[in-house]
Amino acid sequence: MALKSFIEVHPDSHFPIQNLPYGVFKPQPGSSPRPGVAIGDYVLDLSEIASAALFNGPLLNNSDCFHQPNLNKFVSLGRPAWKEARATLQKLLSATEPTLRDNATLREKSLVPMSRVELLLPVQIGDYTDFFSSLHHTKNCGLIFRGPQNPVLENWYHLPVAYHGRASSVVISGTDIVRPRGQAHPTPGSPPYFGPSRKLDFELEMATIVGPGNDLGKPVDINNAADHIFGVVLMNDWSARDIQAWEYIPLGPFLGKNFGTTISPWIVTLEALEPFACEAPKQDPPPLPYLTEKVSKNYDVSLEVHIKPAEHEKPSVVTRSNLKHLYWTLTQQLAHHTINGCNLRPGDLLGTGTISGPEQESRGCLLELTWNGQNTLSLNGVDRKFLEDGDEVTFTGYCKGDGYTIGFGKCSGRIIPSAP
Ligand SMILES: O=C(O)/C=C/C(=O)CC(=O)CC(=O)O
Ligand SMILES: [Ca+2]
Ligand SMILES: [Mg+2]
Repeated sequence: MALKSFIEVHPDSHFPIQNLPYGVFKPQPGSSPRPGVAIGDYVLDLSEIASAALFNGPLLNNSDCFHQPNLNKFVSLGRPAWKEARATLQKLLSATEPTLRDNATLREKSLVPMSRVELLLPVQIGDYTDFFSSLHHTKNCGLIFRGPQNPVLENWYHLPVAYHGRASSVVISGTDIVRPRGQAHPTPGSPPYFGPSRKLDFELEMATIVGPGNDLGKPVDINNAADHIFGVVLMNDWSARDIQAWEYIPLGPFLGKNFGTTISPWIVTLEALEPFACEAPKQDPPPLPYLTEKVSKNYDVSLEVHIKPAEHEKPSVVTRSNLKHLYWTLTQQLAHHTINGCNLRPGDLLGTGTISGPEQESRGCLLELTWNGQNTLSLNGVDRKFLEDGDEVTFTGYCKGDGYTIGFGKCSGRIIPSAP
């Protein structure tokens, strides 16, 4: 029989006992941030569970990792500690275990309705990198930005291409995004202009949260890379296409991308995703030995993007994709990032790159969906080429299990007008 919690969880809820994603929250506006896990419509306060001495396994019984304002310390402990925490929490929340179920005082202290809490960034992000790992997205961007001659450059099939993003502007879901201003150069031969971006876009991505890091000069072996991945979140790499197209040669994305990046609040662990592992796409040509894994896997995570214009009550779906379309795997991305000796640190954020699927309806950004504004998308009667002020963009992601759903919650942000 499937594992069940004493807490009522709707079958469509993203947060059954099989999930238990980690986040950081404030139970009340004045209280200090602390780690929690999502269970149904509640957040379980891990600082209270630790104070009650219920993390009683050998690795966590004396740890202060749940008395921290972020999850960096916990994620740095590595897989044995994560497994111990998950076993403790699944037992504590199960329908047959009386410890928490029958202790009204502890329940009152430790279970907070999710509707009441403020969710914060789950980790302090030291560094943020963004990959470029969907072949469909790469082909489409190549056609749009560089033309039909050679849309996918030769290096792409041999290494997971990436750029260093900016950690300071990574924000939690629900944070408004100010339309960036910058230079653009729409007409070749005439001078550039300066102003609010006219081609503001979202990018549908997920991102790895790094667990234990590696020492400077000591690369992570591809076959151990999964031990450095704590879990995964949804990520929106907001992109100003007009600024990007003018500035990016030859050093890559800069001000067209670093004005804001939104992540979802709940980190879904690789343990919870394991039942949804699937074979990664076949790589041809085969990668070099340092990128060749014994088992090459992706995860079957359904993804959706919704846009709600200010004047609409309800959002419209604009794309449906899936993490399983990614060409380079999360573990290949991580191993490649360290192969030159670069050190990753706990809490680092590694974006997957835009996750476009093979169909037109599974394209992961407006640049592709409207072909750089040549076509128009109809959102229930309202036309869009790029994002307008007041638009709210929401990503969701989930895996459908037998009688339960492992979900990522929401990653959303609303565009507000740029400064005058
Ligand atoms: O092809 C380009 O020049 C640029 C592509 C992107 O903007 C994509 C990027 O940020 C990486 C990704 O999300 O896949
Ligand atoms: Ca991106
Ligand atoms: Mg960005």
